[in-house]
Order: sequence, then structure tokens, then C-alpha cells
Amino acid sequence: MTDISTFATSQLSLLDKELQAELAETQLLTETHAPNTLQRAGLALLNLHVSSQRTGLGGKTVLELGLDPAVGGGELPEHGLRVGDICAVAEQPKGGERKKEREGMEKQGVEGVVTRVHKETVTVALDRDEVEIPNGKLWLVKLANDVTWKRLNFTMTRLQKMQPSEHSTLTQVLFGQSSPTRIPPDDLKSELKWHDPTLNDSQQKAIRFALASHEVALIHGPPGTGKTHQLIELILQLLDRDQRLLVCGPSNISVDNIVERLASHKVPMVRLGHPARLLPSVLNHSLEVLTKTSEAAGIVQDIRAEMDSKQSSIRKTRNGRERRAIYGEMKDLRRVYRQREGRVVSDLLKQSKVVLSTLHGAGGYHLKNEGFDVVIVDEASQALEAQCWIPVLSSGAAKLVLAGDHLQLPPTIKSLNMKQTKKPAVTKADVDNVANGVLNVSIKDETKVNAGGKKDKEDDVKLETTLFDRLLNLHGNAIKRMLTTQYRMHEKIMAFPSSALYDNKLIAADAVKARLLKDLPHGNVEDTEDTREPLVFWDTQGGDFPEKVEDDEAGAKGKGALLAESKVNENEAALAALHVRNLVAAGVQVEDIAVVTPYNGQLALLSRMLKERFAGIELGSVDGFQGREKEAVIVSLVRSNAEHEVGFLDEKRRLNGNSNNPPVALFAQLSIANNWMR
Ligand SMILES: Nc1ncnc2c1ncn2[C@@H]1O[C@H](COP(=O)(O)OP(=O)(O)OP(=O)(O)O)[C@@H](O)[C@H]1O
Repeated sequence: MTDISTFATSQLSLLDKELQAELAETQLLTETHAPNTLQRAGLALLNLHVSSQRTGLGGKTVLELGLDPAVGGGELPEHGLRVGDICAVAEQPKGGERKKEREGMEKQGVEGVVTRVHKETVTVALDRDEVEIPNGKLWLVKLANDVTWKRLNFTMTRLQKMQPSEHSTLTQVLFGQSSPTRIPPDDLKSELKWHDPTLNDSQQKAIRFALASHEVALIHGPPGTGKTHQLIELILQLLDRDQRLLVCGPSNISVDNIVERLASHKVPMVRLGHPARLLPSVLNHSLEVLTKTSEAAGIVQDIRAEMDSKQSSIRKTRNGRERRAIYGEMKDLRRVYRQREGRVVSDLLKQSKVVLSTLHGAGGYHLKNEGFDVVIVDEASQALEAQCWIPVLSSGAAKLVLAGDHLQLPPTIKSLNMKQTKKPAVTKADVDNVANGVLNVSIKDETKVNAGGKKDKEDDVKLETTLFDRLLNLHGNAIKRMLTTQYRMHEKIMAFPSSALYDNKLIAADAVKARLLKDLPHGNVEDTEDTREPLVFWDTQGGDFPEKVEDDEAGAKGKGALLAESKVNENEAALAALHVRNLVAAGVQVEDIAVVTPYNGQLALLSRMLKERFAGIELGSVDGFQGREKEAVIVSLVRSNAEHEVGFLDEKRRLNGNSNNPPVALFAQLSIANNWMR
């Protein structure tokens, strides 16, 4: 049993450390470098002017910024600003101004969020309402993003301050103060009318279990086992039972994935979140778009048009007094606008049986007085526990369903000092066993192993322990169902993750279990020794393939980090390139091939060797290779030294057929070049 307030207090202090680590990383550069240097590092844009100014959701001022015509206009220089980044817009310091004055200027600037990035413009929604945009040249600089942390902080503080009488049954179960309500065995056998009759047995069992559970259900979905696929059925089944649902994921893409799949079922749903961050295919369900297009939206349209015309007249007026008068009128209009928009938004939400947002977005004011019966979180193993508490607390729901895979990498923690050990987590015996078809590797303790390779102590709060992990430790397998049929990999590729991580429980679906490159449906791939094998190990053992240390400029760029040390293995890269050449010569399409490696130094080297020659090839780091599916994946593991040191590869979950969310899919062939497992 965990004391809730103590837990929240520990989380708050860990979250603060993490925030400090992030701030240190991004602020270091901004505070110590000139604007020009920041622009070169991709963190700032100079010589901007306002090309348009309008009103966005919430009556916010939205600025579109492009290069000042005085400097020739045209395309923006290369930059690293992305939608969702927090930035400051300020009058640009003149060349001769000293650093101190520049800092002053930066502080006078107004903060906002990047909402759109085009070749020639960047659009920013400003945080402050009554703000005068200077007429001179502007610059935009990326700031450390502490918004996420503020919301996490708010949520954990709320949990910390709750009186025991305020704890719902769900909260008590989530902390082991009550046991989950027992499910009568018959409830797990009831016949259901399936919307999707093709669901496999483990998927049907997981859905029955989630429906019958009273407080909490974990759905464990290894890579490609149709976790999201079966969540759609679960949502439809819950709707049949007249339940109201809040469905969340850690990233926008994880949420959009569900919206896209639900759309064909004509479910009354609303997707929260800024439209600029959503997939175009889900925009019809976006709250902001609906507030403009739904029937009820008429009452805000007129006022929005009036505000827009005032916004543009501000830009044309040079006279200070006139400008101030317009700002005054805008203030009144904004107030009325917000009242009306609030009514439209609340009506739209009331009509929706399913509301979808990121975990973070579930803490917005829109959901303040909405009640939900069930919260569903997809990709739950990619989220910090504190993030999962945002929808749990804001929804007041009595039931929580988490879908995830605790045997894939957890979210990255910057403040965590990763420990390196000499003993590889995967041994030569593991690999030989896989090769020989003897699959008996046991990982009983896996759920307790954190990214540092240490065991969790009971009640020892760690940021990297996800809610999924903690609940599994707390209540055991009784609250979990596992999906076992995977639809991605040849069975020989599946054999390693299945034996090393999933207790040999994975089954390859008929459609994929014998898929080979030579049989790819779209191509004329020849039958060669490179295309008829699903899994190839390239043994680079010996003195010809030494690893080397190199400065990792690619990894450091744009992050404000000091140049980090990374590793390369040149001969291994040459071997990987040779394999790519052979595959392409046999007729495999370049777009169907990915080369991944855990080290940024090796990634940079592989890019130099392959990118131009094989345009369309996918190159990525193991951790960052998110959501990709490829027919052929080549993994270059780099490490090769007499001491058998493998650094951060000492983590089984890093070698699992995936990285972060969602997993890398290995369809027809996996080739691994390295010797470190020996
Ligand atoms: N019962 C089924 N019958 C046939 N195909 C299925 C079934 N369930 C899932 N699939 C297919 O398997 C693939 C993986 O499904 P999905 O993307 O839902 O898996 P996931 O486990 O959520 O994926 P990830 O590993 O990316 O988290 C999809 O192409 C899906 O259509």
C-alpha cells in the first residue's frame, strides 16, 4: 500500500529535477549566445515581420511571421522550430547592442506557441492578450518548454492535497488501498455481439476482461499484436453500454491513430488539441474546427470577423492613440467572443460520447465540468505516471483502461543517470538459443527492471516507473490480459523478443509468419541468399571491426547540450552499406529498407554513406525510430571492444522489435551486424 500524499510529494520533487535538466539543456544556449549563433543552431529566426495577424481559438492573437521584405523576403533559413514549441517574439536587438541589453529585449518579448510552420512563414499564437507588436524587425527564439511541467505539477499537487475522503474507489485501487473488485468468472464468458468479427481469441478475451473490470484493466500489447485495433472494439462495446469515454495517448499521433480508426464507425466524438498539431484526416473532429463549422458556430462567426478586421487595422495604424483605442475595442470584443465560444464548446462536448485528447490536453479547461465513466489510455507505457493522472483526475471516471507494453522502452528521463554495466543483458547463449530454436530465456523480473538496470524497491518512487509498471507490481497479473498474436513479423524475427521478453507467448499470424523478402507482393524481388533468409546475423567479431569514440555533433545540434560523446564503427557501417546494396540489387525497393543504430555517431556516418546513393532509404536511431514499418531492417549495433562493454545497450527493451511508440515493425527481414552479444 502506498500513501497517496507521500507518493505525490516524491513525484513532485522528481518532476522538478526533470524540469531543471530540461531547462538547463535548452537555456544554456539561449542565454549565452548571440541571436546569429542561435539562428545558426536552428533555435532562432531573425529579420522577421508580421505578414498577417488574426484571431484564433480562445480569442488569442495569432501572428504569421515571414522574412522582412527589407531583407529580401523569401524562404526562411533552415531552423528547428516545430509546431508546439514555446517561443518568444521580440523586437530584434540591433547589431551593436550588448548581450545584457539583448537579454532585456528577450524579456520584453511576448511568449507564444508555434502553431504552423511553412517554408516562408512561422505562425505563433501569443499567450498574452493585450500586447502591442512593435513595428520594427522582430526575432523569434525558442524557449524551454515548461508548460507540460506546470500541468504535471498542478495535477500532482492536487493529488498531494486531497483528503482521504476525496479519494475515489479508483484512486484507492491505484494505490493498493483497496483491492480491485472481484470479477465473477461468468462475466468473462458472456457472449458479445462483435462489431469486428475478425478479432482473435486473445483480443476478444482482453475486451471481455476490460468490460467486466470495475476499476482498472491493463491490456498488454506486444509489438504488432493489434492493441489499438482491439481498443476500437472496446470503445464501441462501451458505447453500446451507454458509457461516456475520455480516450487519451501520450502523443498527438497516438490519439489521431484512434480518431482515424473510429471515424468510419460514425461515433459522436470530439478531438481536443490545436488543429495545427493534428493529422489532416482527423480535422473534421477537432473541437476548434467544429466551433467554426457546426450549426451552433454561427454565433461566434460574426464577432470573429469583426476581431479579425480590427487586428488588420492595427497593423495599418501608425498613430499610437488610434492603436490604443483599437486595442481597447478588441478587449471588449474578446470578452464577448469568449463567452459565446464557451457556450458552443460546451454544447459540442455535451453531445460527444467520446472525447479524445493527449494526456496533457486532458488537463485543459474544456474538460473542467465534464463527467466521464471510463478513461482509456493507449501507449500507456510511453507515458510518465504523472501524465496518466491528468485525465484520471480531470474526468472523475470510475474506471481506467491502460493499453501498453511495459517491455518496450519507457519514456526518456533526462535527469536519470543511466548506469552502464559490463555484463550484457542479452548473452551469446540467448542468441544461439534463438538460432537453434531453443527458446528458454527467462525474464521473470523484467517488470521490475528500470532503465538504469537496478531493481525497484517496494514503494520506491521513480519517475521512470510508469503507472502500467507500478500497477502490475502492485496487483499482479490478475489485472492484466495479454494480446498474443502478432501481425508484423516473420516467426523467426519474432522468436527473439518472444523468448527474451514475452515468455514465449507470441504467435505469428498466418499472413506474416512465413513472409520473406523474395515473396514481397509488389516487386520482382529475386530469390537470393539475401532475400530468402528472414533473420541474418553478421558476425563482426575480431580486430577488424573496432568501435571508435567520436564527437556527436548531430546529437548535440539544436539541443543546447554540450557536444556529447558518441560511438562509430566504420567497418560495420561499410558492411551495412554492402547489405543495402545487395538487397537493392536483388530488387528490394529502397523505400522498403531501414537502417537503424543506437549511436548518433554511427547514424551520421551511415547517412553520409547511404543517403545520397539510396534516396528514400530510412535511417534512424533505435530510440528515435518511431512508428515505422519496413520490410527489411538492418541494425548496426556498433559496440565492439575487448572489454565487452555495451553501454546503454544493456537494456533488453532497447532490442525489442521496437523503440518508443509505436514500435518498429520488422516484416520480412532483420539483419543484425555486430559481435557484442558474444
Ligand atoms: N484480429 C486481427 N486480424 C487481422 N489483422 C489484425 C487483427 N488485429 C490487428 N491486426 C492488424 O495488425 C496490425 C497491427 O495492429 P495495431 O496497429 O492495432 O497494433 P498495435 O499493437 O497497436 O501496434 P503497435 O505495435 O504499433 O502498438 C494492423 O495492420 C492491424 O490491422
